[in-house]
Amino acid sequence: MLTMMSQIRLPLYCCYASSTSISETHHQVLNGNTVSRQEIRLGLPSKGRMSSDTLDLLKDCQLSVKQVNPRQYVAQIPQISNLEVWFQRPKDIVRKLLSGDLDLGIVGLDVLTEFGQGNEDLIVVHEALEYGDCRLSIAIPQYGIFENVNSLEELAKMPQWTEDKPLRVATGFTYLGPKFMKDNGIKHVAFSTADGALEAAPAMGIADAILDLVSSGTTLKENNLKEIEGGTVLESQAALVASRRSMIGRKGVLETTHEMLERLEAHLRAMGQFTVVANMRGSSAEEVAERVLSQPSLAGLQGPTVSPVFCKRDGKVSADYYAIVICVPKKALYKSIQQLRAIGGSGVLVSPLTYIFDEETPRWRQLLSKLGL
Ligand SMILES: Nc1ncnc2c1ncn2[C@@H]1O[C@H](COP(=O)(O)OP(=O)(O)OP(=O)(O)O)[C@@H](O)[C@H]1O
Ligand SMILES: O=P(O)(O)OC[C@H]1O[C@H](OP(=O)(O)OP(=O)(O)O)[C@H](O)[C@@H]1O
Ligand SMILES: [Mg+2]
Repeated sequence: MLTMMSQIRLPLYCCYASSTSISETHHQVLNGNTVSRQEIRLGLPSKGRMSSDTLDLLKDCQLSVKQVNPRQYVAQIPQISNLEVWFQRPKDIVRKLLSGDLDLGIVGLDVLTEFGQGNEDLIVVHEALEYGDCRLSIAIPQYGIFENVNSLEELAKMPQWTEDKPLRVATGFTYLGPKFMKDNGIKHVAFSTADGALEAAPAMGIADAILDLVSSGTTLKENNLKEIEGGTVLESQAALVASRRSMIGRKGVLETTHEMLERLEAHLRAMGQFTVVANMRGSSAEEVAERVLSQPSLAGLQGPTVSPVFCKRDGKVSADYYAIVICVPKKALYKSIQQLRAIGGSGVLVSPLTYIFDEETPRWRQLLSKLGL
């Protein structure tokens, strides 16, 4: 009896994806170096849509990357001593984390999962850097035999796919594609690969379906393709990744990881909030605080800060007004202003927040526990 994997045809390219040697030519392709080094190495995307967003995020965390020329592949972040930045293609960042040539990296979760292949040395330190959002999805034509097919189940049940004539899927994700099909019990699938513009493959007659990244969905629509229910392999966004071996064994890597995590978390948390300052008439700070806390959107981070606004009247110093300071989620700003006004708030000032540093980041605790520390 055939096993499930043997029915999912894996053409020759899979050997290239998972192996470092091409035996027919007797030439060895070796990755990984053991050159001893003192510097800590961070890999950042050298090109593609992730590269400028990555530099922008680091800059917002006061970690500006000093790169003299875009073609220069090594750079520094002066705020962190002993740190070298190396610009690499995302998949090479993952490979070099595994080979020990990088200690830290920023890549999409898609590339991490595809090229990391579940390797336990790769640890996701921050899984949601809030850019590079996309999903890895199966897509099929909107027309022809697929017109009424809207789910993975329906696709799998189509009588067209047999051992001799399997469903042909074009993808750049030659590890995740077969794995997803196997995990979902889908037989009779054959994969082919290309480096880009995969959406053309069905119309060219090269494939029946594709497995590729989708964000706005425009490319699929423009090529008369559609996603199907149950056909999303993973959701992805940019992530900070580190090598377990480096964090445990290389001097300073864990400390650098902590500093980067703290700065990223503090910035990302602040990004979603505004500081709101307002004046409010009242008889005491407690009475004003009570009024503020009676409004659900105004509780602030740990309750409002209330300070008396002193003025001099008839030679006497008194506080008829209080200034309140709260942080509100950006999405709830207008509702918060309405609630402030409803309880007598005036002169409302709204300003952006740069950082919110908590006492301890939960992700740091999770990281230490993953490392068994
Ligand atoms: N359409 C998209 N929208 C948002 N993020 C995307 C999109 N496509 C890819 N990404 C994310 O950006 C990463 C890099 O993709 P990008 O297309 O810029 O580079 P690449 O595919 O490695 O390079 P190239 O396309 O030149 O081969 C992907 O791994 C993914 O995490
Ligand atoms: O849903 P959308 O917003 O339309 O984006 C999806 C497209 O973006 C990526 O391609 P990319 O632009 O990287 O081109 P490539 O195929 O040359 O890598 C991806 O491979 C899709 O083709
Ligand atoms: Mg691309």
